[in-house]
Amino acid sequence: MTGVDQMEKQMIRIALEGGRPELARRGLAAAALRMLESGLRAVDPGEAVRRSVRREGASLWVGGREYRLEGGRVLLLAVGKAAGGMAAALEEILDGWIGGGLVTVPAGTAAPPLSLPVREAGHPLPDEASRACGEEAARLLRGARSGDLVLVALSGGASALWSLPAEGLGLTDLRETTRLLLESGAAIEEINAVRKHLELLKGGGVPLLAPSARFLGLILSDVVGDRLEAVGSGPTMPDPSRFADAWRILERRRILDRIPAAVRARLAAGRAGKLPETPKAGHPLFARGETLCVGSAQEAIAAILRSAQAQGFAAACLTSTLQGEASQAGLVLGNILREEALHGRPLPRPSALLAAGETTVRIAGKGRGGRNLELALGAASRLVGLEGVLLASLASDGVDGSSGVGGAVVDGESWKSAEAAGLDPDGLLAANNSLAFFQAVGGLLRTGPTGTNVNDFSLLLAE
Ligand SMILES: Nc1ncnc2c1ncn2[C@@H]1O[C@H](COP(=O)(O)OP(=O)(O)O)[C@@H](O)[C@H]1O
Ligand SMILES: O=C(O)[C@@H](CO)OP(=O)(O)O
Repeated sequence: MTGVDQMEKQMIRIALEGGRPELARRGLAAAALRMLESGLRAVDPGEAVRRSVRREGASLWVGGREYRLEGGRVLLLAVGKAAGGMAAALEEILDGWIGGGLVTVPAGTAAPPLSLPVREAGHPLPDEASRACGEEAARLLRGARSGDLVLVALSGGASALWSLPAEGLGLTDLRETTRLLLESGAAIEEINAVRKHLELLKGGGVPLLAPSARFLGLILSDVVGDRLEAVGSGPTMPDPSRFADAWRILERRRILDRIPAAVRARLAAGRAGKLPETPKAGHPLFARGETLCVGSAQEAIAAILRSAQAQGFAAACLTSTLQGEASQAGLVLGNILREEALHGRPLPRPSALLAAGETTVRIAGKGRGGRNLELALGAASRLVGLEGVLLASLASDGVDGSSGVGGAVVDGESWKSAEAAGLDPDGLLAANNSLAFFQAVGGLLRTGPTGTNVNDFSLLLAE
């Protein structure tokens, strides 16, 4: 394979689909896709690992620190939506030094050819395969001895892909708790604070299960603010949350009385001090290793802005910490784009404004959709009647909620075309059926699973 073929193969393409061909033909949509594709390329997981890790003979150099490889085994546990790419880079860098391990990706994610076993497991809800992978990872960790080096290549999605229920809990308890949390509008730190108190591999589980081995966590971050203890529920990190926090989160999100009785009983016992807490910062376990971030949305943001500028747009990032209810965030972004179209503020046109982060959706209906689709639909009403504007919102992992697509674009005609087709856009939002809106008016963004995972990107373009 030539270098060019290789690049083509790695190139993630975003396809614009749907019922309005004039949208696809417009230059603005093509420009937006180029910007977003640049962003995704900048967070290629293999490249992220190669930027941070190098080997010289029997030494692995990471973040200015040397890890000697002889005198023990190297175990590689790669888990998350970007596990395939991260593991491939590490296998190449370590070239024969890896003595065992496991790679776990979400079902349906293509992984590159690897020497280590690759397993697929359930996401966003853990399944039997997640439990089998969690058990296998725990078996490998419990077998690790002093002198061994445990490498954990972690990316978002890991929480569901590895499941090892604490004593007294079953997989069904974890699935039901996760489902209620995901539908409650809770942020990922909240969801993971609960999961860390129900499962053994989360919240510092790696050094707990392999207390005498050295460990090194390499993280591709998909959490807002890059709080590493939240990514994949922090298997190599001290846990700042306590049983009492997990309890309060379930209360605040109004699901405490609906979670399985066994989960409630465990959290109640933990809160009463009858169960050991997860290990906290300063615990001696963490002296045997370190965890560092090899990539995050920040690299993608820089690449999107560079691509916008190269295409002649004035470009700025509005925020890299967008959170809150998706359709409300969309409404605000729609207002900002309206200001651009009407008054050329805050940037002179042609302009590209970017908001990155992770919104949430409080699920009340039974429709199909995702955060990015709801954000775009939320913006559409504020764009009505404007020409030369476009808002594109994309999940960097290529899968937006239950929609089966990666995101969507809206312009000044989307809302009206939906109404002309007899749809009620507000009703669709209320039913969490944003997919139906875009199936009718067009503008779906399809990538398939991208093999990487940082945040969501909402891009506002004005000609
Ligand atoms: N019909 C829907 N409309 C909007 N959002 C949805 C819908 N169904 C699920 N979601 C949201 O999708 C999220 C899970 O989707 P996913 O893209 O897998 O998240 P992540 O990328 O964070 O892993 C859930 O938090 C849920 O709130
Ligand atoms: O695994 C997880 O805990 C989260 C955050 O890292 O990822 P995702 O939202 O993709 O499931």
